[in-house]
Amino acid sequence: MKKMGGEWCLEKRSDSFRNPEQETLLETGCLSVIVLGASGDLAKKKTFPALFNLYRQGFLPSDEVHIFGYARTKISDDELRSRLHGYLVDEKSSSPQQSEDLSKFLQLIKYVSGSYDTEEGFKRLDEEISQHELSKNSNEGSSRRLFYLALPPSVYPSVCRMIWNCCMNKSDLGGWTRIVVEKPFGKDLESAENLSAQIGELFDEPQIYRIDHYLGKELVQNMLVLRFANRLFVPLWNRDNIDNVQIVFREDFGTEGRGGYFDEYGIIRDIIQNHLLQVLCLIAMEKPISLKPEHIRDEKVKVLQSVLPIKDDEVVLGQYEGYRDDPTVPDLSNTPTFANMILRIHNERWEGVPFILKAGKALNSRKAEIRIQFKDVPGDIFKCKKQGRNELVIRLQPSEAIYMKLTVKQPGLDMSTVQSELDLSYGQRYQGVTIPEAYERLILDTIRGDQQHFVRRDELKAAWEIFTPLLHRIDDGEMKPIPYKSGSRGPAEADELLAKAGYLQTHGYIWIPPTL
Ligand SMILES: NC(=O)C1=CN([C@@H]2O[C@H](COP(=O)(O)OP(=O)(O)OC[C@H]3O[C@@H](n4cnc5c(N)ncnc54)[C@H](OP(=O)(O)O)[C@@H]3O)[C@@H](O)[C@H]2O)C=CC1
Ligand SMILES: O=C1O[C@H](COP(=O)(O)O)[C@@H](O)[C@H](O)[C@H]1O
Repeated sequence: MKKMGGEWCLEKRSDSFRNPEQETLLETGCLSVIVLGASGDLAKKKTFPALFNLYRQGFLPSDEVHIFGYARTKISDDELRSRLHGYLVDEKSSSPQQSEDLSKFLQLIKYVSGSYDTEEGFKRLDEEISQHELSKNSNEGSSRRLFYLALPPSVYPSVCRMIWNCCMNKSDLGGWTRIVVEKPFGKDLESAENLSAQIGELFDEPQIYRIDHYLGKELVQNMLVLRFANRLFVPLWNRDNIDNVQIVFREDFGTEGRGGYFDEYGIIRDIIQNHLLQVLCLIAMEKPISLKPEHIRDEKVKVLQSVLPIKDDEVVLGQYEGYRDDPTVPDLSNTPTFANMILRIHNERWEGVPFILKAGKALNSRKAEIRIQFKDVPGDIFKCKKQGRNELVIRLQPSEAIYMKLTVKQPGLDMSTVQSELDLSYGQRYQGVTIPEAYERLILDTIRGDQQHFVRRDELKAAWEIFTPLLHRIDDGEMKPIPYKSGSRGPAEADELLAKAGYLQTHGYIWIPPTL
């Protein structure tokens, strides 16, 4: 950042620190992005909007790119385009430039209808893609085919088989075929391993992108930089200085409209086993030997393999009152919509430090954050007036921020202490900088062939190993969720667990994000 004419601007100090190998892999040639499940919720809310944003920024040039929607629903190209329209721009406030971009973008989209388990539809899809590749003179270059499976995981095996049978890239001048698969990837260790084995028979690991959109969030991507590019944190980041770590996800709405899906999975499979665990890895991992995706993912696997079995008395489950009113949720559902648990990492750096993972739906706020609470100062001379511990808070959303709670002298004539903070609030510090959507970043990574922010097969296996015993106990009804009021903080037992884990709340302190 530097100041130019009174404005703070981003100064490009050096080249991107993205995986160095990628710089040599910038590819051109025809690119086909195929969204399977194009009629669905994820496709309209996330996948197509992310593609549109990439298009607007010039990452999907219209002379190279074509986008295909595929699903069973029988609709025309224009019907798909008009279904997507309202999700791509805010019709009330869109500028003439945005409207023009939108109509050009929509013209890049074609729709093919077909089933997920017979070749007929996929052969037609292949013909459409090939026609487009020919029209773009792809035979002069290499053609690239990216299949995004915005589909329920139950159809992944048959869809992968159909892609492999009918739709692989045929260019003999290079190019590639890649598939992006969404979570939940399996329901437990066994089902995930089965799914991995089925897909693994057809595609090699470098072709498979297991997406976890939390890995695309700005402040999650910042974790490695924060930890390994700041001398300040290097010596402090361990059991000698850190008392406890919290990773929290809260939503202030329930499972509206997704009750049927959610009830099969529950909050642990929906949020904790993937999103929060990925964040935990980035906080706890050792420094990788380089930024190459495999070096980073090797370190994440080591953390996961060091997590001890979760103890039942270190888990609190909850279910919000009213959850079962959804007609798609069984009357006697035992599915947790809230969970708080302690994970313990058995290694030299983290022995004895509780990692408290909390996620809940229908709570009193929408927030995702990391709280790293430091130990008390030894030999503290301010005991009688002590205000609180140092805490590093990384607010993933909303209002991205990093702030460090510090004890300082209360300004004034009195000699007393008060809890304050060093605050890096992005909205204030990076005015005018647009933070990209997670999906936007991750789709671009798949096109660039950068797997750093995607989950590797052994990582996934290690993640399921941690949670499967607990999940089976819940599925068997051996552990019951405690009812909590919608709009509350969740069950009171969760706060008791937090206190038991050693988290000390600073009473009277509230962080107020700075206003512009
Ligand atoms: N929605 C979201 O916010 C998020 C979703 N995900 C994941 O993304 C994937 C897609 O999610 P989402 O779009 O919500 O799902 P949808 O239920 O909307 O399904 C997507 C499409 O798949 C087809 N489909 C639905 N059910 C079946 C079925 N039983 N068998 C075959 N095809 C089916 C339908 O298309 P048609 O009938 O036209 O073929 C549907 O339009 C899932 O794995 C989900 O877990 C992950 C994060 C967030
Ligand atoms: O993966 C999922 O994430 C969303 C929350 O995503 P966010 O980016 O808005 O934090 C959650 O609502 C959904 O249940 C889950 O499947």
